[in-house]
Formats: sequence, C-alpha cells, structure tokens
Amino acid sequence: MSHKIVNLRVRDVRFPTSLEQHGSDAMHTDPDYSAAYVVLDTDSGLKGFGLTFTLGKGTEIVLCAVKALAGLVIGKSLQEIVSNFRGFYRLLTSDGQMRWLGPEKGVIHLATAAVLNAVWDLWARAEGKYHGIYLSIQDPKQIVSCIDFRYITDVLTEEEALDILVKAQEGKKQREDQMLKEGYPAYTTSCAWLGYSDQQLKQLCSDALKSGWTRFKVKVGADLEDDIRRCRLIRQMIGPSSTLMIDANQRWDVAEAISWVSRLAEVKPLWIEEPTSPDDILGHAAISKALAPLGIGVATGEQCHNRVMFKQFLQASALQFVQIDSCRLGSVNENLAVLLMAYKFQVPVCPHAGGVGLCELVQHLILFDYICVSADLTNRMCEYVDHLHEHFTSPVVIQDAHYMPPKDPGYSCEMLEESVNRHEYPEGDIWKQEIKK
Ligand SMILES: C[C@H](O)[C@@H](O)CC(=O)C(=O)O
Ligand SMILES: [Mg+2]
Repeated sequence: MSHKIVNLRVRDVRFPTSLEQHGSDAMHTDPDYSAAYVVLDTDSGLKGFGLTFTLGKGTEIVLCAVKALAGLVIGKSLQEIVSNFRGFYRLLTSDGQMRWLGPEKGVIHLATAAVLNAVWDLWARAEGKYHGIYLSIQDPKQIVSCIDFRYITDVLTEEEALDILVKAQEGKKQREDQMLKEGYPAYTTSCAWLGYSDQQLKQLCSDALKSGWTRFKVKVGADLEDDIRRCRLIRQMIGPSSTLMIDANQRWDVAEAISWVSRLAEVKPLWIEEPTSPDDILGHAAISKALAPLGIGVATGEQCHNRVMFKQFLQASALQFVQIDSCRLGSVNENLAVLLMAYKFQVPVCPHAGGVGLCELVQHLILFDYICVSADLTNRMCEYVDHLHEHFTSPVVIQDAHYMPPKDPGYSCEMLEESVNRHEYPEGDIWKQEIKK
C-alpha cells in the first residue's frame, strides 16, 4: 500500500508547567512545555504523528512554518518519500525560497523536525514492527540513504558511514536482546529544576534514590552561592558513587563559565552542560580545555541546530558529550548523521530529553545508537524527565532507571486526543481557565 498523504494538521499544544516551575533553569525561568503537534492523514487511513518541542510563547510561529512546509508533503506517498528519503529531506530543507528562513536552523528547522518526525512515525507504523524506529530500519544501505551528507563529507562520507553500520552488524542481536531485558541507562533531571525549593529538591532526590536512580542532573547558573549550596546538598544525598551533572543553559561568558564551574568542582560533576552560547564552538573548546584537568567534561547539543554545528564541535574537541535532540535537528535523518559522526570521533552520545515528548522520541535514537552504531555504554546515558508522559498513547517505560524499548509500532509521540483538546492554545479548557484567572 502506498499511503498517500492527503492532509497535514498542526496544533498548538501547551502545558502550564511554569505554574510549578517544572523545567525551569537559569535562562528559561518559566517554561510552559509545549509542542507544535502534527498529524498526517493518508488515503489508507493510517496516520503519522510528530511534534517539535517549544516553551510556550511563539509556538504559533512554528505552526505557521509547518503550514508553509505542508505543500511539500501533501500529495506524496510514503513509498515515494522513503524510496528517496535523502531527497525528501533536502526538498524540505533546501526549498529555493524557504531555505532563506534558515537554512536548517531556527523556527523553520523546528518545523521540519515536526513534519519529518510524523513521516518517520508513519513509516514505522506502516512497517508494523514492534519496538519502533530502530527495528523499522535495519539495512545499513537504507539507513545511509536517509542521510543528507551535504556539508559533512569532510569528516564523514557515505562510504564511511556504511562501513560503520556494516561493522556494527556483528553482535547486534545480542545487544538487542540485552536492551529488551535490561533497557538503556538513564539519568534524571526532575529532582533539581532551578525553581524548586531545597525542601522539594530533597524530597524528590530521596524518592528518586528509592526508585533506583543513580545519575542526577542539577540546574545551575543563576547564583554561585546558591549553586554551591544546592549541589552540596544533592551530592550529600546521592553519595560519592552516584553520578552528578550540572546544566547552566547558556548562562555564562567563557571566562565566567570556567571560574564558576571550577568553584563547583568539589561536587565532582561529570559534565557542565551548555556553559555558554550554543553557537560558540571555540568558546566551548576553551572551556573544555580549562576544565579537563578538573575531570569535568563539556556537554551540549539541545540547541545545536544542525549537523554542521555538531561537526565543528567534534572537530574542535569542544564537547565531550554529544546531546542530540529529536526536535532540534531535522528528525531521525539528521540525528543519524550526528550519531555516526560522534562514533567516528569516539565521543559518547547522551541525548537531551527535557521537554514534552522528547523522552518518547529520543529513546528510539539512543537504542538505535547502541544496537546499530556504537555498541558501547561507557559514559553513556539518556536523559529522563518525569513530566507529561500521561498525555501520550505509548508513554516511555522506565524500569530501575533504564528506558525499556518501546513496544508499539511507530515513533511514540501520538498524544491522547483528549489531552490535545484540553491543552490546545488558546481554546482548550486548561487555557480558558488560566486566561480567566
Ligand atoms: C527549558 C528546559 O526545561 C531545559 O531546562 C531543559 C534542559 O536543559 C535539559 O533537560 O537539559
Ligand atoms: Mg540542558
């Protein structure tokens, strides 16, 4: 069946997370976790669901961008798209007029991610395989045919990518069985958003320890003395053998980042995440160099907008942990390119998932990375945040601080219709009540 796409719908879905300071950090003090939510209808009745993540205000702009891309999608059959997925990716990202809005960055790229995520969901559903994306694309040749290698062939050619994937076929079945049994290691960010009180932080941390969590991320960057107090508190609670990461969400200049993080070295963070502007590759390289003697790495990627940026971060040794994002990059297609480049540079991938639906999406990518690319779990873990999963038809399953492989076909980002209706902005009940206040 060809599954011709006959319609694309996009909705503005917002959750008032700022009311309780969930998701708050040094730069985003009041995020309302939100999404531009895309549904593709086909002539066969099969649907594809996709989204891109936003923080509330401005989601309507992403909706406009999705609508601008719709004309490139409607009328195409799934068959036509996946038989030349690289070409389709390029059609969306390199339209002769629209590429001026990016290219491959900002709102238009977020919109591209939402649309392509829905196409991947449609594909995986059409394949009907359990365990989602990573089992839907198996053949190394098919995998590389989804990637646009333009701008990255100086570090990774199609032939090299194919070679990596072919070599990783060895042991794939064992890794798959291992994941089905044990799951993929995760860390939690949900205990220590910046807006949480010490009391809340202690309670959440103690609950997380009881549930088996051993890896924790703490938001920092607003006030140094506060950071020292909060990080000491967490380190004391989790003990010396648990892993601690800190995240500044781009708060500092380069020199400030170095001196601030040096003061926090006593709590032994594994990484400092987004210490400065996400575009400052050489700044990150300087921070990496300065913090290496303290045993602290630099992690970044949640606002790294395309594969070219990741390429340069890797070339410049400007990061020690690659944080891919399922909605910032151009969907699975571009994430595949980054996973393969990270493998080539032997830098571990630890995906970003703080947001609505990101855990659901990114679990597929990291399972793919382990099973089909890296075959390595050293220094690797996937972020988990404990918010809003109840709004999805196939929410992530966490067992003993591990992501268990998804069981339903698809890309796991279909939301419950009732949740979408209630949270649609500004007409949903939730927002009508909020606006009345
Ligand atoms: C605004 C988001 O919650 C952001 O703080 C998430 C993030 O940086 C992370 O999860 O990492
Ligand atoms: Mg972060």
